[in-house]
Amino acid sequence: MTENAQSSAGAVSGVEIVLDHVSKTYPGQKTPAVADVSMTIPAGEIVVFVGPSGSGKTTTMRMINRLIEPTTGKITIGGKDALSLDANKLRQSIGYAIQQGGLFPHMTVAQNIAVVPKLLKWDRSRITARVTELLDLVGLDPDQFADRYPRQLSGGQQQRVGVARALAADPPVLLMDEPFGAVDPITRGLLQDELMQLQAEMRKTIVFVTHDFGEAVKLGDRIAVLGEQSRILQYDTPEAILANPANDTVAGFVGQGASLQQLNLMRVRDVDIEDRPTAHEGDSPAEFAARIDDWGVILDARDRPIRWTDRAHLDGAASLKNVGLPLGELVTTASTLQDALEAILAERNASTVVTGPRGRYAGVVTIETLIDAIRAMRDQHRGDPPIAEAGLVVNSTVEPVADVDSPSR
Ligand SMILES: Nc1ncnc2c1ncn2[C@@H]1O[C@H](COP(=O)(O)OP(=O)(O)OP(=O)(O)O)[C@@H](O)[C@H]1O
Repeated sequence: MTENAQSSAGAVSGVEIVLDHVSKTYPGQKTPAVADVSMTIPAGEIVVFVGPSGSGKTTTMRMINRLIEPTTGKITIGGKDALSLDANKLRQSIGYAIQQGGLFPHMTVAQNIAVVPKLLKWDRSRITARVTELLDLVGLDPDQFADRYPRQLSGGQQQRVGVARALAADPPVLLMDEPFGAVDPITRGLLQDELMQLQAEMRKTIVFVTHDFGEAVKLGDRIAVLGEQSRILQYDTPEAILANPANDTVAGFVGQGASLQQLNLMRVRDVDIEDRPTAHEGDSPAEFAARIDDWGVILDARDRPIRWTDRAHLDGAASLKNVGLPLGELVTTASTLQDALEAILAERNASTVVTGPRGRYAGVVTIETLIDAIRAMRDQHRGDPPIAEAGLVVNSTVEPVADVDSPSR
């Protein structure tokens, strides 16, 4: 996460996780699936495990909540020895989200979210209030979604419910195993943005597994590139890994998109977000027109942007209810500059509207701002060795890692 993001962030609620010489050999296997992994996952950070299929990412992650018991080694969570705790209690204190949400099909959305609070014997009114709060937090209208069944939701909505369920009892640690692996790239980008947005407030410790290096760069405060048997090939910030891959195998993961990944490192909140006049649908069109130079944004009752409008649209309008035009693709303050650039290009506009927590209007980012940021980034990296010299180009000696970039298994 950038310095800027840190300064606008909430207090850390996560705790440190330490893996100390942890190994796992599955019954009947001769070689370990995970061999002697030691790493410290700092409190309040997102650490992404990335590596080829079968490298042991899931096994390593599941040993943290003891869905898989380590064969040897020690794990501490917030200073407590995880292996000496009651495994059920431990799991209730760790959020867990998986691909496609992993929802129980016979339970409603509300019942799915309430699973852990119920196990913890919260009273009914507290559970109902928490379910409503969480649905709101993950961008689903509680009135509309609480009583639906998972099959009545889109893939992206299921993933959101999966995240809400993982957050239900406000655990300090979240384990996320390819939680956005089964949705289309646009929804995936949105879900990633929302997770970043949530994390800026929550500052939990999140361990995130993915095959997708771009996703790792976008989400990770740190990335652990894992090789066979979960051997840690490199464990560092995305910036450091992009600039200096530890060896050819890591360079293979980073791939040829390395220079473009730089755009994935900067966030919309790191650049100048400009303001535009705003009004709610119940406000006076004439009064709004008087405040508009170029164009303005109409907000709904929850301050979420719904349409844009200029003075010509407002001329003679009786109300702001139906005037203006839809906004098209929006970005959030947590979106990357790459996302913002894509949104602007997709809409063929000179700017795109930015939303903050819970989809509230935050301002606009313009193409000029993006171009300035890209120039500054280029100037900053002018002294760096060319990409090829830095070893960022996949060369023929690198083992093929065919599925590393595929969005799902
Ligand atoms: N229950 C099991 N019994 C035996 N071997 C297993 C079991 N689960 C996983 N393995 C093996 O352990 C190794 C690591 O698997 P794991 O699922 O942790 O890898 P991964 O990196 O998460 O892979 P993917 O990205 O494909 O999910 C693989 O060789 C796998 O076949």
